[in-house]
Amino acid sequence: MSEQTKICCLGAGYVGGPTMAMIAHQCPDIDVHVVDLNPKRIAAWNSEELPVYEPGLYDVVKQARGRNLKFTTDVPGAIREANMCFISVNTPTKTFGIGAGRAANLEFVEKCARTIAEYSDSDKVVVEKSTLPVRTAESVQRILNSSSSGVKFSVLSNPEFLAEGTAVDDLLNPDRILIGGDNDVAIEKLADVYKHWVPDERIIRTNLWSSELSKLTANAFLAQRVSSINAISALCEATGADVDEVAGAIGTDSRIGPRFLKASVGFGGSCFQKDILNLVYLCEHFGLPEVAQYWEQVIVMNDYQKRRFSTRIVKKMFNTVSDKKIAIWGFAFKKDTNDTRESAAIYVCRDLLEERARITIYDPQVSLEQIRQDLEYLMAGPGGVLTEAQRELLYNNVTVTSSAKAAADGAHAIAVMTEWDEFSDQDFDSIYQSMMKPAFVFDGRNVLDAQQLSDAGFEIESIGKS
Ligand SMILES: NC(=O)C1=CN([C@@H]2O[C@H](COP(=O)(O)OP(=O)(O)OC[C@H]3O[C@@H](n4cnc5c(N)ncnc54)[C@H](O)[C@@H]3O)[C@@H](O)[C@H]2O)C=CC1
Ligand SMILES: O=C(O)[C@H]1O[C@H](OP(=O)(O)OP(=O)(O)OC[C@H]2O[C@@H](n3ccc(=O)[nH]c3=O)[C@H](O)[C@@H]2O)[C@H](O)[C@@H](O)[C@@H]1O
Repeated sequence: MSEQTKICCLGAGYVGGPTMAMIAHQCPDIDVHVVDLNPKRIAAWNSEELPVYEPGLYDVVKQARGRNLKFTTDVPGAIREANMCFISVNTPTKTFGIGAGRAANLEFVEKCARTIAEYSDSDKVVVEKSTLPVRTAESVQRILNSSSSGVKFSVLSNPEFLAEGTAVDDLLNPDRILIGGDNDVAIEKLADVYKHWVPDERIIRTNLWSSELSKLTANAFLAQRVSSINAISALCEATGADVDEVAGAIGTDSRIGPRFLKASVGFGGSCFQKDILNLVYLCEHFGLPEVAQYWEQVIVMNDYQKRRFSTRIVKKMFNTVSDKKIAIWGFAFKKDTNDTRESAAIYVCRDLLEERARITIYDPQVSLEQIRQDLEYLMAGPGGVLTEAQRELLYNNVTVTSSAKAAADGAHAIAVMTEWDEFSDQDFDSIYQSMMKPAFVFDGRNVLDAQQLSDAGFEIESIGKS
């Protein structure tokens, strides 16, 4: 009889936490230990206030935690007990040295491989869950093989495709599970875990490099759709076409499909930009500059869209927002998450602060500390140090409120940055009364009823509508 699978996952972040919670939830016979170097994160996973806000996640965690799901900082202990180790640590864009601003920083992944090698005293399947450049498995395998313990390691690639805000549904009902590897026994051992709830026909087996590259490619294609429709939104504004109507019309073509065609202030999130930059870097590395430039345009267009939005605010408000109060509705990079990484809101707030606006931010899930940290990081730039003037702007011109209405009170404009459901559900007559006139609304998500707002007296500007 084959040995019972016991899992250890290194990295208890947005992917490691929810993914392992779902495996433990669906596989009561498998022990799952999730470890992290950050004791605060582990403490939060063991509390009622999880570090990741995701609809439905708490119930999944609660049912498995204490049964077969454990969050711990005991890295050596969890590795020793396991026969399958997932690496689910962050792989941010490098900010220094060779490939700075493009290549993925693989420092944390390499450290995980070294830690697994150091503490393993029995054979293990090592699963890359993090998103990695193609051929990383080769380096991971070499590091593991350099251990003198005689332990055998089989490296698999098993990228994650969940989207934040819908992680529980995505994990419960994935379009596919992708497993790349060259050891069939190891591949089937991992497939058996997923087969507890995912039909076998949705489990795709490929070679290692196809699997690693498919993850980068999937994110590049998704981001490309958003940049494509955002490019068209600029043309719609110039011509009188309506981007939602255009998206609706082209989305009915079954070859194009309706999803991921929502024009917006620009995509955010920790991965789209990072993964495309990584793809661009790989193409350059392999001597394919035309391919690199092709994909880089997706990022160029996204930067343009964010900048275009803040410029439009300034232009429409009589070319100055200096000392004007602007309510920012939403700071997370999309609804139903507390994640702000690369959120378009950070860039737009930076631009408005540089124009000396006073901004009042409301987001139902993002804290004042997080907002300050994000703005400080972006405004300080590569040197990491704020000038005195920037510090003053951050501390005097940024306020965080506890409701959308409070943010709009006395404001000259509202800018919708995240599509939280509650924003379309406001008492706009009363909000209009409380604002300076003319009262502007810049809907960066096209979630508000433009006719209703216009009837209430607002000057409304939507994406891709003139
Ligand atoms: N956030 C998302 O929705 C998705 C992310 N991914 C990929 O998954 C990977 C992880 O992303 P996130 O979970 O968002 O990152 P994250 O930053 O939320 O979590 C990573 C965690 O790893 C921990 N860590 C770092 N080094 C460690 C070590 N040596 N031992 C133990 N723990 C360590 C960190 O303390 C952190 O808590 C990335 O490669 C990302 O591209 C893939 C699909 C979706
Ligand atoms: O590798 C990852 O991290 C993940 O990246 C994305 O997931 P995520 O970034 O969580 O969320 P998305 O729903 O993809 O949205 C990304 C950004 O694009 C924006 N977006 C998305 C769709 C759309 O039509 N328009 C649009 O502006 C969203 O508002 C958000 O800012 C992918 O959808 C996941 O499959 C992938 O696993």
